[in-house]
Amino acid sequence: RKLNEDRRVKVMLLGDSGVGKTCFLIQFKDGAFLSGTFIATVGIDFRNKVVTVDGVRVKLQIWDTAGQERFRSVTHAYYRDAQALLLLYDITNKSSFDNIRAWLTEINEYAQRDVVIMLLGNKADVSSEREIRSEDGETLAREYGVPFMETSAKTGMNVELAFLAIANSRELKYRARQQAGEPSFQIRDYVESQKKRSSCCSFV
Ligand SMILES: Nc1nc2c(ncn2[C@@H]2O[C@H](COP(=O)(O)OP(=O)(O)OP(=O)(O)O)[C@@H](O)[C@H]2O)c(=O)[nH]1
Repeated sequence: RKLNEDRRVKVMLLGDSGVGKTCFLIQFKDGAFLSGTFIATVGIDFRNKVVTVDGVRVKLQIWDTAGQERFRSVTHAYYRDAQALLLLYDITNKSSFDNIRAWLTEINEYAQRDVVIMLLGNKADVSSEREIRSEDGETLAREYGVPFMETSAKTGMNVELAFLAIANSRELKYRARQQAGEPSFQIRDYVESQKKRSSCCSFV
């Protein structure tokens, strides 16, 4: 396998309207934060960014979805292609946190079975209006067996880290290797080859 061979990962940003998905993506892509104006995403939008992990270029194709209910049927169609999901809530908005379970139910229904999920508590810079404690995010994440971080699309805290964690994830690396056609360990083939080598017919 060539050292700088590309790997592609489709990542989707999910969560209620206003939790900061678009800002999160802009912060990662351009290192900028546009404060004040809130322009709700209509339908779906995407941007690419290449990161390097262990000398391998990983092309992240990031889909920014609309959090508003009326666009759900549009975004459902894209779940199937996503290999990773960043699921955001807003630490200053309790209902966005309470809705995480509903989001996970949707994910369970529409996404690939082996999709990589990370839970993110965004707007961690606004500590004065915090409604959800960091421990509550951790507890929920543990319940579903997904990693968790608090982030800020405004200051950039943990934004790059979240995407790098996805690009680095062992599950996705393993799948990329398999897709590249590297032989994987097949227990059945192994047993068959051992049978052939053995002169004794009682090999189990
Ligand atoms: N203080 C602070 N404000 C944020 C942060 N992230 C987003 N915002 C603000 O929250 C509002 C909503 O941000 P968006 O990124 O547009 O939200 P969204 O999740 O993409 O919303 P939809 O497109 O409707 O799904 C904007 O006014 C942002 O300026 C953050 O980390 N900290």
